[in-house]
Amino acid sequence: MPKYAIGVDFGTESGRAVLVDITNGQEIATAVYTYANGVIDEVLPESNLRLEPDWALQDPEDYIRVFQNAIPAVLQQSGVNPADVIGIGIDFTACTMLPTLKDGTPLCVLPQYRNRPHAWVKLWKHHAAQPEANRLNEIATELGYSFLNRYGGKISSEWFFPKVWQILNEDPEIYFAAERFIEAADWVVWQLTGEETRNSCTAGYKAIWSKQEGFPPREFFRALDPRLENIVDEKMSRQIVSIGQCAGYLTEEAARWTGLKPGTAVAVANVDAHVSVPASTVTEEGKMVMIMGTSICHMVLSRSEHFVPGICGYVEDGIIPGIFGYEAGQSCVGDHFGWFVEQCVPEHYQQEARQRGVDIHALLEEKAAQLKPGESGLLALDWWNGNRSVLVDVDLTGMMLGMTLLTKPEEIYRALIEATAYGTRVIIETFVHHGVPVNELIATGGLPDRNKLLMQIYADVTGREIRVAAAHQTPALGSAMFGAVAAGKSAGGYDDIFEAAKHMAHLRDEVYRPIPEHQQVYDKLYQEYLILHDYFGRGANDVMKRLKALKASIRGKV
Ligand SMILES: Nc1ncnc2c1ncn2[C@@H]1O[C@H](COP(=O)(O)OP(=O)(O)O)[C@@H](O)[C@H]1O
Ligand SMILES: O=C(CO)[C@H](O)[C@H](O)COP(=O)(O)O
Repeated sequence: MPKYAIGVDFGTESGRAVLVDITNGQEIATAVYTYANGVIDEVLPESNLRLEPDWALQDPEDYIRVFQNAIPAVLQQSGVNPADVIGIGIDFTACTMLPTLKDGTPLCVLPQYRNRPHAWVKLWKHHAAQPEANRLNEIATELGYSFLNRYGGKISSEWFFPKVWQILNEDPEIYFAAERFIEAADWVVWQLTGEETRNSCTAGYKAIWSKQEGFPPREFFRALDPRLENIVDEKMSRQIVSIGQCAGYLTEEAARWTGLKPGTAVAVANVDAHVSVPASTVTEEGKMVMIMGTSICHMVLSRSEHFVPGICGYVEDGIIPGIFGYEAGQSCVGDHFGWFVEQCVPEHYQQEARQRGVDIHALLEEKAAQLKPGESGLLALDWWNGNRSVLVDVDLTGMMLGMTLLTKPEEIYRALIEATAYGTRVIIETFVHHGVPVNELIATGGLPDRNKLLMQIYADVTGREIRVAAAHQTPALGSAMFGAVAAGKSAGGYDDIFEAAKHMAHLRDEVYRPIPEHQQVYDKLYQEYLILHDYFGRGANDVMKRLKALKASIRGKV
């Protein structure tokens, strides 16, 4: 009798359940539930209280509704007997976190805290804790804490402790009412199993935890604010469970929500980008998985520990148990092309796309593919949304050099693609230079399906072959794989993620190979890119920051 696992991928706007055949990883049924309250970034539901800029909240009840809607839907679509679903895994955006009582009740569902923004879930892209992140980095540097080295030199405002500290600073009553602070990833697993667990992936990448050193010492938290001294012992947990473990079993209540059997195994929580690595067949060092969409997450495994400046971080057991998982990223990739087609393409191009019944991206791709590398004379810096790796600077902005009166939209479109490819090459070379080998690239996410020219340019610019993961819902497949591992071999699943990846993860036949003539030109253009990258990005000329400051001051005066 075939056995199945369900992976649930909690994204920014929606949650997606995928039911997968354990023998081969085939996706049998998919269902999406769009969060009723979506991203809460303007007003709080019900009270209509206006939020400050840079806030991004969510409603935890939306996550439960994903279980209640998407899982029954995949069971119904597939006709699979719930008794044959042996495991569930989940992945989440991160750091997405919330304050709760000790039984897991979110503070925002309590009537007395319903109109208090800090009681709600803070989504990964809540950026209002930047002052706390800056202060945390200053204090850690002043006091010489070496953990900064694990995070490329800086802790981001998106992460756990800046967010907790913002709650304490701005609404201490919520801070003190919170008996637990927890990643939403771990919270949903808690709702399924009735047991609180904390996973090594979010603890490591987002909450400054390491397998060797644990959390930073109490003195560090006291130096931030004496009231934070015992945060870990009082409101978190030092018991961190490695990904790949079973978190517990489905409760009667969660079984009623989902239509699954009570007692179904539930995997320890995971993160969307990280869970995509084994789902793209990668469980060993030497291969980089690029999750390519709005942004790119660059994930690499290594058997040894290396400090790599400017990356997001590395964590032992963070992606695959027993191995160091490294993460870097570009915060704006598909977004560049989205911006360009929305803001800069002339009407006669739009008209041509409409007449031919093709998407405007496809039209620009077709025209840009006629150009030879270097032919446009253009070179861009891909910083339309700052630079995540390796400069870690949100105040950098975009630039296009070499335009003339003859410059065409497809030339700019191609130059933007090339710029993001140079950005990826900088990341790869930084890894290699610091001892983390990157011999092969595997792509997944929305872009490999959408733009072949882009994939070829990435192969040409990086000088590496690129393979593409077979799955269309790679994070959900990865979560289902961990679900199969949580169930274990005796229940029809797998003993470990290595076995699960062998059977359930696949690559397509499609391979993008560097074209030597293109490589030669791109090598020259990359050298030019590096000059601009360092000149504008490493302090020789801070004109981008001065312009940004001027803009802010002028806008402030209006
Ligand atoms: N044909 C295309 N070529 C390049 N970029 C595209 C194309 N179509 C859409 N995009 C961009 O891809 C991004 C969406 O990628 P996707 O992987 O679906 O999303 P996400 O990263 O949010 O999961 C958007 O930023 C969009 O502008
Ligand atoms: O920080 C991250 C992983 O560490 C992700 O960028 C975040 O989880 C959101 O990703 P996406 O928009 O692709 O779902």
